[in-house]
Amino acid sequence: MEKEAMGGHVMVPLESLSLELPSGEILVSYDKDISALQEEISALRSRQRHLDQRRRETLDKLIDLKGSIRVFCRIRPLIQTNNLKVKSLVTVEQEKITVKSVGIKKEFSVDRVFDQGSTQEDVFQEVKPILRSALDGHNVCILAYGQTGTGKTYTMEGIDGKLGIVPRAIQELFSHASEDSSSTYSFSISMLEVYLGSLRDLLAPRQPLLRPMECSTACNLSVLATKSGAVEVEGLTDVAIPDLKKANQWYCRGRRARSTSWTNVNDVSSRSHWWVDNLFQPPTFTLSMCSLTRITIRRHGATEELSKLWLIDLGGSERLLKTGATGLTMDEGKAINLSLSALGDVIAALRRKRSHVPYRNSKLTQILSDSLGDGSKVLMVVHISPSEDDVGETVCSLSFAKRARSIESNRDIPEVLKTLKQKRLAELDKEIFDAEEEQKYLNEQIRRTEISLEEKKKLSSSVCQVLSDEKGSPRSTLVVGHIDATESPRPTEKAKIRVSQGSVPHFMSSTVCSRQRHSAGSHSVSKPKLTNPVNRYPAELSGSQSFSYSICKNAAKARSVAFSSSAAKMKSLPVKSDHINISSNSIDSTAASAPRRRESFGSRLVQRAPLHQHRRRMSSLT
Ligand SMILES: Nc1ncnc2c1ncn2[C@@H]1O[C@H](COP(=O)(O)OP(=O)(O)OP(=O)(O)O)[C@@H](O)[C@H]1O
Repeated sequence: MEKEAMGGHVMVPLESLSLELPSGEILVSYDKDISALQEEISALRSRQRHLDQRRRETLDKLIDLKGSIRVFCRIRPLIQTNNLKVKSLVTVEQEKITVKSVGIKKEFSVDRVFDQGSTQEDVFQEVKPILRSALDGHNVCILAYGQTGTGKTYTMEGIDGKLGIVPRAIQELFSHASEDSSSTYSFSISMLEVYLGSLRDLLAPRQPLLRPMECSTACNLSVLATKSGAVEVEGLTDVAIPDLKKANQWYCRGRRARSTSWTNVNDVSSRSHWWVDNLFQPPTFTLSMCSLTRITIRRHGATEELSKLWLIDLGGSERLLKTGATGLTMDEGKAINLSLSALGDVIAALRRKRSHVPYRNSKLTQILSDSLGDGSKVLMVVHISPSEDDVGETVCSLSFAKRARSIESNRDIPEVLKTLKQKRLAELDKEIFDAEEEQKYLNEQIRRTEISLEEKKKLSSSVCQVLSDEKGSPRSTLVVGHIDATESPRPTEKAKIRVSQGSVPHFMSSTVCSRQRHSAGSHSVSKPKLTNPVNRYPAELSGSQSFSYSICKNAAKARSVAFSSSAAKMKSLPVKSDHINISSNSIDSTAASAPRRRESFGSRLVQRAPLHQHRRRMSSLT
């Protein structure tokens, strides 16, 4: 063991277990690298799971502290009609709205007010945490409530260039799913409409002969409760959405299938543009149905979780007298009002923590029965008009919001407690942020380690391939090379070979026979001369943990290489001086003339080889 560099030892920066054969060739086992990388990945994943659990618990605390039923209020900008200046009767603070009109001054508290200048992005930022909750396995319900024409559809669907909550939420779900390497998610979408108190499937296969208003039986879906308490709409189309593009396509299709009828309230409804597009005389007004979009989230992680995200544009809440509706439209109006009043009753029962909650009073509340109560998160965005004309409706809508909001008993708390609460919320926010940042870092680490692992595996299998091609020998996990130190001393000086005595692979340990022979002092291993130097190495070798191509190449001419720590083990190696000469790319031509026997020296091989063959090889060393 005589080599010059580094005090007689050639040091090569290998994580892999490497051994010089008596022929001067180097054996590199990637088994150790591969298992080390696998261990590293599993440790990173375990840390990731732990962090995810912590983040979820913190998010739960945060949402519970904020209130599991939150109520926001959004005020639509004033619309000037007939060039008349319309007076705004609403003044706002961050969590308070004051409605002032002749003989009226009423104050309402909500969790957050979005004034007339607030953007779609402002609203969505407040919605985001609750979406994470849906991804974490909670049922979530986001409802837009308010008088016709106050901006429910604008908030939920949005318009071109100003996307609303639904398309943004879908985008957010896919974006989160692609970033989360600890779990995989699958999503599906359903869309339905509550029409005259019945449910209409908006994604059902098209029936050309059936117009929306004529779907009497086809749209009368029933709601079922499973034994576990989950709710299902029988026969409702549920479409798998593998990607964002497909999700948007289905969502647009559902939107187009929505039905409307006309009243004289909504001259500013989002549906008005349809008439302009179709060059018809615009009708006076529309009355919208209650439309529901359901995203079902399946999270496949350590455990399998299923949750529902409901995104609901509730029908216009105006009083029927004001709508001037008659006939069928009047019936629709009544049905919408019934649904909304049933929703109000459910919320009131939840607020009073009643044992009986009247979910069965409408289809709407039946569908939502597993998404409004315990463990669920609800967000209601109440929409109001700032116009004096609408003061009655505005007060009604805000009263409804007040009822919903007081489900949480700790609403009107003293200032000191409010400050403490704000402080705690900020702390929880920071904890979540930190956990998410660390998760991102871990994701990156895992990604890199997986790439290294793949490289190692490829390398190992390509060498195995060469081994078996050359000799039809069994597969091995060894890379075999040769180091010649004379040509390139520099890299070899820097280089370092690490061989861990305690972790030698199975193939390096002595057999009973060899130990007997060894103890009898009947043999010694002398380093044979190099006969078949190999100076090509698998080009795929790369990365800090690999036996890099350049290092191999530079070191390829080393005549004599030693591993002091491996000397004892070498004695028991079943090695012949001239039998290994392998490159993944080609076989060295200089070695071609010499008789070549390629053997593989993997633990698996030793295990597989018949014992007598093994003994014969061992005896050839003595
Ligand atoms: N915050 C807002 N900023 C700008 N425009 C808005 C805003 N809110 C609503 N609008 C506009 O006001 C009009 C009415 O809004 P929208 O149709 O969304 O009301 P709606 O409550 O959904 O009515 P409906 O009950 O008929 O569905 C639309 O033209 C919409 O673009």
